[in-house]
Amino acid sequence: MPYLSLKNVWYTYSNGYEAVQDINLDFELGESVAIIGQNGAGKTTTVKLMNRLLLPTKGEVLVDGVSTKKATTAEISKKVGYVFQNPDDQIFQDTIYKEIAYGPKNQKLGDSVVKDRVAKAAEICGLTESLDEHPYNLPYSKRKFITMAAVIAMDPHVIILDEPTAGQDRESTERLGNIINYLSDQNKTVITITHDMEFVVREFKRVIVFADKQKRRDASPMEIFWDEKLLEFSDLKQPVICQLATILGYEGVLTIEDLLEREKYEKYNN
Ligand SMILES: Nc1ncnc2c1ncn2[C@@H]1O[C@H](COP(=O)(O)OP(=O)(O)OP(=O)(O)O)[C@@H](O)[C@H]1O
Repeated sequence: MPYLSLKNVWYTYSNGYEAVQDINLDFELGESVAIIGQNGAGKTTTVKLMNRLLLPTKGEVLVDGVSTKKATTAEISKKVGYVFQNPDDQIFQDTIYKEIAYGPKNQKLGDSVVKDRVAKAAEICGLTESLDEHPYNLPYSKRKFITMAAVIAMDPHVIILDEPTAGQDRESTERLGNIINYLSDQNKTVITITHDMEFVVREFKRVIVFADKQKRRDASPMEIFWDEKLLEFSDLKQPVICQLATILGYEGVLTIEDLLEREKYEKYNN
């Protein structure tokens, strides 16, 4: 049985706007999955349905076999953690330590466990030296890591990252990749919304495409980024390396290594 399932899920906001239609998705423990799609396609609405920030208007979301309609937010947040798109929607404590410790403390864990959780989460997120600082002493891009650490410290099975790559430099994007790998090694399910297609190719084996309120495809990066019709329909761009391969007359290329291999092959055979 999948750990997290969305079954024929629809969601309409209170102003009557229908944001997602008939979403079906299954996630196993240990999977890392990217969700991509244009602004307004329904990605954030969908992930908020996964941790009970929203309840489906129609259909059902099952976490560990239990419908989010039958569980409390506290029960679900132990299992599914959501890192907000905007860290300032999440941060509310006056030191980074307190911000990260809040979740584990709320779970009534002992002091030493809380300390260990904070230390580990801070280390992974590059915050060890900043624990006594006020969160707003760090720039926006770094505040995103504070909110990630706060969710990681709660040790949920599923961690949702909503646009963690937005505004991050190369070093921080690499750190993000390391965080995702670390979480996968811990058998966590990581679901990441991103607009960075290069990041998707580097870090994920499964990609879900949203367009116009619906899931349009759920497949490998190779299948997604060489599906011209899908990309056009969803208003998405191929990663730069695929665009370069197209100019050179190749298909089925995703990485620089693929491209070099293809070039070598062509030279050898001509
Ligand atoms: N609270 C709300 N009330 C009414 N409509 C909303 C609300 N929140 C989002 N919407 C609308 O629902 C649609 C889907 O929004 P959603 O944030 O899920 O899209 P998204 O794919 O995550 O986009 P982005 O990449 O811009 O974050 C958008 O048209 C948005 O304006």
